[in-house]
Amino acid sequence: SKWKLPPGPKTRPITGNLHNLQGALPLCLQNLSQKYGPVMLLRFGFVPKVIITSKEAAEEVLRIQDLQCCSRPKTAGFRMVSYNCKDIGFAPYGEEWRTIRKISVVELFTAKKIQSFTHIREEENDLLVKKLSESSLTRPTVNLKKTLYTLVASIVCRVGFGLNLHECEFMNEDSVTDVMNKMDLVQTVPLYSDTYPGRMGRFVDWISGQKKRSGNYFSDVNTFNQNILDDHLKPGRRVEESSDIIDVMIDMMRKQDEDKDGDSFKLTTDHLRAMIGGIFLAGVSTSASTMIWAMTELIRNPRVMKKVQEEIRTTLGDKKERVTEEDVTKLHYFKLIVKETLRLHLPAPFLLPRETLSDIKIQGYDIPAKTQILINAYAIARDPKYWENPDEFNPDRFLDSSKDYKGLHFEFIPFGSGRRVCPGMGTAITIMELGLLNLLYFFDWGLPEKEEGDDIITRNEVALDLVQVIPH
Ligand code: HEM
Repeated sequence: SKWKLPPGPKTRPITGNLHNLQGALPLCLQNLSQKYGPVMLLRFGFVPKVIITSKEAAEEVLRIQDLQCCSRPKTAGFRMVSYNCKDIGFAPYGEEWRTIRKISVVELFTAKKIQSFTHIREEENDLLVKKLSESSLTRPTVNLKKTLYTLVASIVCRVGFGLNLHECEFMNEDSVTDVMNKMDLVQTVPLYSDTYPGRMGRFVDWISGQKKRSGNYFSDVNTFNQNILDDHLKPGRRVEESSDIIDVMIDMMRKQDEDKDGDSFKLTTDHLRAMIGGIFLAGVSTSASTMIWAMTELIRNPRVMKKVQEEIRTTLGDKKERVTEEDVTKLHYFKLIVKETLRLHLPAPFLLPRETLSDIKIQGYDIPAKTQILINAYAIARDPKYWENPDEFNPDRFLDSSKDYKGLHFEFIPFGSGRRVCPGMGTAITIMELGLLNLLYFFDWGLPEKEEGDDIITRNEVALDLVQVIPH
């Protein structure tokens, strides 16, 4: 054929390359790319996907071919949580995406807005320190995973929806982790229709009960989104003093109803539900899991833990009753901990999936329209071509380096790049830095029972459920 398609492993009838995919997907695709190259074509069942595993090819997709790629989910789970592509992450390019992205940036993510939420982040952290100090008097271990999910969820809910989790009627600290898990499950339940689109796949999903299962998870997520929306729609709600992004969208929706121009894009209640779910989904587990990984790596690497705690306690002195965001600005090595954690443990290892709108060329290969593109940012951030001892947790590598995560160094793109770059980057960094600073300033950390030869990384989830906390 006249097409020069990217190389890839041999396919089998019907299953395509599914037999090549074993173990964790980012790692497995990284291994395959060593044989087939940085632009690789695989078939997941009937669905062809191009996998990108070099910084040059990633730059080409994200910067040069950006206009030709839109971000639309092929999976039923993504479609469900985004109310059929009504959220910022999955809305197709055009007026709809531009409108909701602009609202979110203006209402949540400008530097001025981030600054105006400082008191919320500091108050929630003070509460965290108080609770940990109290609990450490009676119980030396803490469920750090739950603690950090609660911290981030409390901040995101207050900033995003004006909702105080500690006083809320329909939500509390326990149920928030449950909603988070359900959001993850909706997207990860394997559905046959994702690899075998069409009637046959949908029939197998129905007969196997998978469709019902993912629907049940989504029903809980939808209840959460709806409760927050109802709270904002209550008659008599006073928004003059403290309106949030949902109030602003409701206001826009009401005004557009009066607008007679029938052609322009209109916000619907699904956009509101999708915005609520989207902010929660994009904001909470990403930041919380990065903090959990940072603590995991620090506990695994006592040299780094000692170095960073020394910097913090020497710079800030050891008599402080509370630490603030102002204190974060005085630290240098501490910030590299977050950077190195984001390099090694990207919460979104493939960024958001892209789909080509027209036939394009990447690194000289032809990619047909409507092909899904996955950028394996995880593999790129561990490629020995760009990083020395890439699998080692070593924040010192950034000491004399200008590389950062803002989307200009394509070997390090945990927040993506280009026009779909994560708008919550500034918010996420402030949440994670202040949270970690509090944990490291006020407490010393270790594993409760260390079994010989036990590698904490292999039991990350379990290890950080129970971490020993000793007030400093
Ligand atoms: C460690 C924390 C975080 C990481 C690593 C992260 C990473 C990402 C990535 C990789 C994308 C897709 C970018 C692309 O495909 O080019 C994204 C999109 C997004 N993120 Fe984040 N994120 C984090 C925290 C947050 C927070 C705290 C919020 C909001 C409170 C947020 C809101 C969003 C939204 C709304 C999008 C969709 C943007 C669009 O498609 O236009 N993120 N994030």
